[in-house]
Amino acid sequence: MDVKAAVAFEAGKPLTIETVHLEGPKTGEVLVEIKATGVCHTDAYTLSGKDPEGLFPAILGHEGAGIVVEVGKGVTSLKPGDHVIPLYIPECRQCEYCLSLKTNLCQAVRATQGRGVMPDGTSRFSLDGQTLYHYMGTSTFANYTILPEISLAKIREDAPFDKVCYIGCGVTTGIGAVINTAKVEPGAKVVVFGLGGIGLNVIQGAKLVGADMIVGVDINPKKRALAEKFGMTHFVNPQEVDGDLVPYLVDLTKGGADYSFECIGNVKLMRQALECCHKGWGVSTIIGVAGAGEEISTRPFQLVTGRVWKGTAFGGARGRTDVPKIVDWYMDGKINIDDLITHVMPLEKINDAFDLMHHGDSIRSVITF
Ligand SMILES: NC(=O)C1=CN([C@@H]2O[C@H](COP(=O)(O)OP(=O)(O)OC[C@H]3O[C@@H](n4cnc5c(N)ncnc54)[C@H](O)[C@@H]3O)[C@@H](O)[C@H]2O)C=CC1
Ligand SMILES: N[C@@H](CCC(=O)N[C@@H](CSC=O)C(=O)NCC(=O)O)C(=O)O
Ligand SMILES: [Zn+2]
Ligand SMILES: [Zn+2]
Repeated sequence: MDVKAAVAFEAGKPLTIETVHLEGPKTGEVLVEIKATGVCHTDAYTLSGKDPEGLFPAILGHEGAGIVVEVGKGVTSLKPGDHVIPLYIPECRQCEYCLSLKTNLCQAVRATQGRGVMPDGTSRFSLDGQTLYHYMGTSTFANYTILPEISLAKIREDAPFDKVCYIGCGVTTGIGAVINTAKVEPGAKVVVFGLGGIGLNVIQGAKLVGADMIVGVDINPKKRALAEKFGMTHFVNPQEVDGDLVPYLVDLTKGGADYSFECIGNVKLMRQALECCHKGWGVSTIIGVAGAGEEISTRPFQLVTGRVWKGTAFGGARGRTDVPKIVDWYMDGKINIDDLITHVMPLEKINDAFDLMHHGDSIRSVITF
């Protein structure tokens, strides 16, 4: 079938709207009509050329929501008409990783997903006979896409696509990092580096679990008001701090953060996030994705003296199990998504979403089809 897609032909170039060919679902696959998709910084990261797994030409996008149109042979858990959220980390419930119950990093399709193809090693997308790669197993910058059955979370039908698509990455990553990965407890002092689409959800999660002090660190003062609305108690602009940021944060938190989160993807800030943690117990969680070849460093003494460095992908969430619950939280008014969606636009305007992000003028832009 013909579908409308924003194609990334080359790193560093704007996306182009094209009519591309999409083959039907094969065994174990599902055809989904995408109704809405968020634009996450990770899409910009891959488009920039900094992603070692970045492939071109590709159809990016990984924060979608839509409706099942057709299922391939052997698909049993979904049927046409089901409402779904695509998962860039699937949940097969059978692999060693799923069965370990120690991680959400299901590996059932990870190898082929990283090579931009479906589990059988081929792509469903093409343009004039040229293969277009899938991205993160989701490719939600198209009005129809194909996914493995295990990469879809079935959600309730009354949930609005243009809001819950954000649960496909940013909401779940931020709130999940707090609850599943760091396991922040009531009364904690939390420092959040980066008040964008992920960091504000970390703040939302920290408030939800009852943190006492939530410090937000960002160089963009425009992020302050919304962060305060979501529960930030103190704002720090590193450009206005006299001297080093780390001792400043340690003083502010009276000894260091119980928990810190890096939500930017900057290895220097990852170090600061670790080092502003409390001696003996502070836990720093890396969420931001750093470019190819970049490395983190600190004095080992930081770890010897009890600080812990962690990382999280998709907030540690097991998608098929946890995503429907987070949709319920939204529908029950327990979490706020609406205020974080600052821009809504059609696919034709998708490059504006990247511009808004790069200029620090949006939290989340959502594309509706
Ligand atoms: N681990 C995971 O599963 C996930 C990771 N990510 C990653 O999380 C990061 C954040 O993503 P978004 O929130 O969507 O990005 P965003 O662009 O919305 O937010 C980034 C924020 O960092 C701030 N910032 C930039 N440089 C700074 C500096 N030097 N000091 C202080 N603040 C600074 C910006 O002003 C902005 O508010 C990205 O690296 C993204 O790839 C995103 C989703 C899932
Ligand atoms: N491809 C990159 C790594 C990108 C990355 O870390 N992705 C996160 C999700 S970011 C979402 O917005 C993730 O889930 N990682 C786990 C995984 O298995 O990819 C690289 O190679 O550095
Ligand atoms: Zn994302
Ligand atoms: Zn698995």
